[in-house]
Amino acid sequence: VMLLGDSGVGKTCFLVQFKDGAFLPGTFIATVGIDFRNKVVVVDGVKIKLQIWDTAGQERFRSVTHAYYRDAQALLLFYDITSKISFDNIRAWLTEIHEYAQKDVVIMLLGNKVRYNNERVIRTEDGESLAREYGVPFMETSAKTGMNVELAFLAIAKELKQRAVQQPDEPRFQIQDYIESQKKKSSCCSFM
Ligand SMILES: Nc1nc2c(ncn2[C@@H]2O[C@H](COP(=O)(O)OP(=O)(O)OP(=O)(O)O)[C@@H](O)[C@H]2O)c(=O)[nH]1
Repeated sequence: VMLLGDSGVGKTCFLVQFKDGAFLPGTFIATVGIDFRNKVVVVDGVKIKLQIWDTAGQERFRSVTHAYYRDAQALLLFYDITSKISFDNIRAWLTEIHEYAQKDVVIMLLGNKVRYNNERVIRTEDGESLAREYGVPFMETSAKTGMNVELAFLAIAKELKQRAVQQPDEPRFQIQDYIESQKKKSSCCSFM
């Protein structure tokens, strides 16, 4: 799984939150090149090892990260809901993805930094409509609070597992439906 998106959208924090359950506020240290972490998740009783590649968003590292696209089975593409430019750049990221990644790669669009509501400049509907336009699943997340962080990786793991065991006559797994059902579950139980 590769994490992509502009510098500063929160990719490294998202991975640290998933791996260690922590958010370390403070100075922003941009990723140099590329880095990876492994984490095992359990989907329907099956263990799946995710190898997650955290890329540098800065333009000067693009040639390094392009080399890794081809081997990726899934891409988490991030923008920051407080940054219009990071949202506008999503189209350019998708063009790069179509150029360098495998055709059947799983792509998920994520709008990160949700709790920054005062500073929000990209509405949820804008993210949803861009995702619909490109036919990719979408959700908003927070690497700070952990909102939807695990769900993003679980949905990816479930999609990859389903693809591996899919029978031709079976209905296809719908990743966006899964996301919506899991979001409902967590909101219904969060105050219990
Ligand atoms: N409030 C808030 N801040 C966040 C969140 N995620 C990341 N940040 C902050 O955003 C800044 C950038 O986060 P990083 O995770 O380093 O960004 P990145 O996308 O990995 O950046 P590059 O490595 O340059 O590509 C840091 O100062 C984080 O503290 C979030 O969900 N909420």
